[in-house]
Amino acid sequence: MSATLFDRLGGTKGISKIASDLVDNHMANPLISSRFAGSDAASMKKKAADFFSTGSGGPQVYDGKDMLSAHKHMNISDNEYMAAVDDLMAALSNSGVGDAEKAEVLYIFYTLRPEVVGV
Ligand code: HEM
Repeated sequence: MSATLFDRLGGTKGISKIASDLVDNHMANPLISSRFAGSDAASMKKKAADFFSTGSGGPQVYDGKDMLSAHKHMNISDNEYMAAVDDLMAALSNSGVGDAEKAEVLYIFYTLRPEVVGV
């Protein structure tokens, strides 16, 4: 059997770095940083790591909001969504994640777009 996406992203340690870099990238991205002005970075990093783990077949359980509830009434634009995806791809590249795994992660995030953009 082939390794789970969780394993191929580097397991708990690899995912924790990807999640941390992703939040750092959001906080530094002028297109979306204002959205996170009142956010606690440590808490966001933990939620992001659990979200990645649960979504990729890992042991950590994401117990946060579903994506529609988390983004409802924010009226997030397509430009903001693309900026967040760019941050995601940069975080994956920074950890040396391969193209096949990047494509899998990108697809998962793309399927969530209707629950995030314009809701
Ligand atoms: C497919 C893309 C996205 C995914 C998978 C995603 C995932 C998440 C998750 C897991 C949470 C935590 C929910 C909770 O607190 O229980 C969250 C919160 C949040 N998201 Fe997203 N998100 C996406 C796109 C975006 C975009 C494009 C923006 C705006 C630019 C955004 C802004 C926020 C904000 C402001 C929060 C609350 C942060 C806080 O806890 O203070 N998200 N998102």
